[in-house]
Amino acid sequence: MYLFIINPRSGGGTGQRTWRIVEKLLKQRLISYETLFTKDAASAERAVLEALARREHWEAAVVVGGDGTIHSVLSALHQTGIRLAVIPAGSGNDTARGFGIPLDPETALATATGGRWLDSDLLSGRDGFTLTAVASGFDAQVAVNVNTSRYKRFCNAIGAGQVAYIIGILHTLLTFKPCRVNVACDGKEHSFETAWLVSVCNLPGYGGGLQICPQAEAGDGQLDVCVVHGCSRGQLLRLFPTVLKGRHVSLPFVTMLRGRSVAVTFEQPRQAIGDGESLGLAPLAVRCVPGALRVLSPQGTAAAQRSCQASG
Ligand SMILES: Nc1ncnc2c1ncn2[C@@H]1O[C@H](COP(=O)(O)OP(=O)(O)OP(=O)(O)O)[C@@H](O)[C@H]1O
Repeated sequence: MYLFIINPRSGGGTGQRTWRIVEKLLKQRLISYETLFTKDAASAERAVLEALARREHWEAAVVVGGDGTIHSVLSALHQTGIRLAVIPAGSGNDTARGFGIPLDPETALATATGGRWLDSDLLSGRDGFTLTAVASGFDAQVAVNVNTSRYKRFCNAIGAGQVAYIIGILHTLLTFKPCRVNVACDGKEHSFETAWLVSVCNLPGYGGGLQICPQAEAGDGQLDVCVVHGCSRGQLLRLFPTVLKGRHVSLPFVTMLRGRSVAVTFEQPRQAIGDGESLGLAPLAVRCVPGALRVLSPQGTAAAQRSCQASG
């Protein structure tokens, strides 16, 4: 039995459309499932725990939604040990990209029911768990500005959601000022005078495919950190295209770190986001919880594949 957790609003309505496709496929293929339509992030954890408690064995909890919807159920899945599967229906879908889960609903469903998984680490902090990355500074401010803007609604209404982020980057560039930050990585202190952003990653990318920490691996028991500091506004703007392929890591104003626990303290109040959702203001203290969540993925390990074959 699969529990489908559906956020119809994700991706500006893609959740609802994707669910219609998936429901048809489930019926055609005689796959047993139950559904849970979640209303908001605040009530999702409890609703998922209640739904999971109704049955002893679940094959997986399958989220039809984006990164924010997945974020809202991480604690429930960690507590119960139920595997996470994803049918991508958000705007960014960085969780799906990071685990190699196809963006097309039919192939994603094949992955959800295919039985290959990998044990992923989670980031644990003051506000609970995050799966992809905790970002603070400039890019978190872009996300906050876009989400509270009038232009986002307008861009979504005309089907140009990505344009809202381009406007958001330009708008934030005009107003944001870099400041001093201290980054403690496994207790070792690093200080940067004029820092734009600090990203702590479990998966390589966020923001719809930006490879901010291209070396990050979900199950390596480590967090990868990217600090952008000491550059001009023009250099920051020119950095964005290089992040698409992860080529920014060799630039002189980019420092990459790695560790199991990371604390980030800015001199000025700075926004933070986890899986694209607001975490309020930094400071941040996050640690890696190794192997905390099973994720159904075509990248599943050989051990997981063998164990599936043995049980199937
Ligand atoms: N479990 C949930 N059920 C309903 N609404 C939720 C849930 N979790 C979060 N939300 C709200 O729905 C919004 C959109 O969901 P989600 O983040 O999944 O999609 P998206 O923002 O379109 O895509 P992505 O995060 O992949 O860019 C979130 O920003 C949040 O406000």
